[in-house]
Amino acid sequence: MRIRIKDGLYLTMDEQNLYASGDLLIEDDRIIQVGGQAPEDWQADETISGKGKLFMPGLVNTHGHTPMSLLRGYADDLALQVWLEDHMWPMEAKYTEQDVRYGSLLSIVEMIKGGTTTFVDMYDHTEVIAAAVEESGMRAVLTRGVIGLCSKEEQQAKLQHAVNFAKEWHGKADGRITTMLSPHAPYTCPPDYIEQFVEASRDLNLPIHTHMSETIKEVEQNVKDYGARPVEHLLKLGVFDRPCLLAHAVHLTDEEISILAEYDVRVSHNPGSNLKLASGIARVPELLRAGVKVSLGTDSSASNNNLDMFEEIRLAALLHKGVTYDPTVVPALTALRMGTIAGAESIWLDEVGLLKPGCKADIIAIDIDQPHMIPHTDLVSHIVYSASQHDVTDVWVDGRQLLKNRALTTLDEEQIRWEAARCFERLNG
Ligand SMILES: N[C@@H](CCSC[C@H]1O[C@@H](n2cnc3c(=O)[nH]cnc32)[C@H](O)[C@@H]1O)C(=O)O
Ligand SMILES: [Zn+2]
Repeated sequence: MRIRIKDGLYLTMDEQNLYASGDLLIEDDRIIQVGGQAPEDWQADETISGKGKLFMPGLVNTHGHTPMSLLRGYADDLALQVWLEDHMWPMEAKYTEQDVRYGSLLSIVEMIKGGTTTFVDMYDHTEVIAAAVEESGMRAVLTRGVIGLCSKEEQQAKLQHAVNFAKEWHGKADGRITTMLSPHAPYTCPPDYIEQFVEASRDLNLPIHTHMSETIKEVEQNVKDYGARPVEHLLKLGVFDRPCLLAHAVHLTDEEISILAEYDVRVSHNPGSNLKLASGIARVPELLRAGVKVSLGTDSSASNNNLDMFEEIRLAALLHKGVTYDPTVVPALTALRMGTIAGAESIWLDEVGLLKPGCKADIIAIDIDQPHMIPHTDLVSHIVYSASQHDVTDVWVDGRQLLKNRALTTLDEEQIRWEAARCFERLNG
């Protein structure tokens, strides 16, 4: 299948050539040309007008729990531990596979419509989520999150499930699905159990993804229980000897930042969720200065409460200026990199996150003929400071169009919305 986008404007995220214009050519799952004219003998199966649109790489959401969209607005304005233990976990314990399926699909519908083409998902019933991803055409890094506050037998069963899932689904769905291993957090997994994940991660040659240092309380408890702050604790357990992606990493000392940089640990910054749960504000400028790869995640719709990556990009650009009184920290292009190319790099995907010949055709189109996009002074600035997920008109993943003029091509949105609402009614009943 050959697709030609004609007369488009391209924001490549390749800093050597940030913008291009003219034709963008896609052959099967890959971009083969960005800008200029198509070769004369190049025949397209489909030609699309790019007029009035900006094309850019699809957004990469590096942390979330898709099935939790069923709990959107269910328990707001609470601190993390209360929210988790008294509200989320009891509801999640009631989840059936049907709930996981429709919660996940609801999130996927929202993400496709909002320009996200790749997402990281930590949850259980991961086979159900993988099937939804496969069906939707999206790209995802899936991981069976494991809470180890249970008997040794249950711990082993969960670890085994995580390992089997990771092994079976890595590289599936035409390579659109990859996997990781996830002890949920240092406060929900005992040290010896975390070490078993490290071993499994080595055996399978897969990365580790975990929550870390989201709240001050968690850090203090870690010191009490294990005599070390979370970074030192995970370092001792061997977690950072493996490729590792941390969600949150809000509360860090200078020394901890140096360790993360030294071990090339990646951080998924979730500003919306951190604000809503009053967890604090991550030290992103310092992390970036130290050379840590920082990407962006929404976390779940139960703590956000949407999956709009444009919001996270804007928050990343605004928040750190506000708290440092320095308008030069996290400039617009840096924030946009965090939501695209740095996101892809953070999850070990080297063929997405930018528009370049040879890269995967994960592309979104944005309507730049709206009042809030005029004049076309600086489109990076507009995407970061003015756009929202509602400006996305078209989406391709792996060369396949998943959103066409704001309509989904692979999923039945109306049915999914209806089923998801019914699932919540039953859970809440
Ligand atoms: N139910 C599984 C674990 C699922 S992993 C995903 C878990 O992450 C939890 N979660 C969602 N958001 C956050 C967050 O911000 N911090 C910590 N945990 C979270 C969520 O409630 C869910 O239980 C088991 O029994 O082992
Ligand atoms: Zn989370």
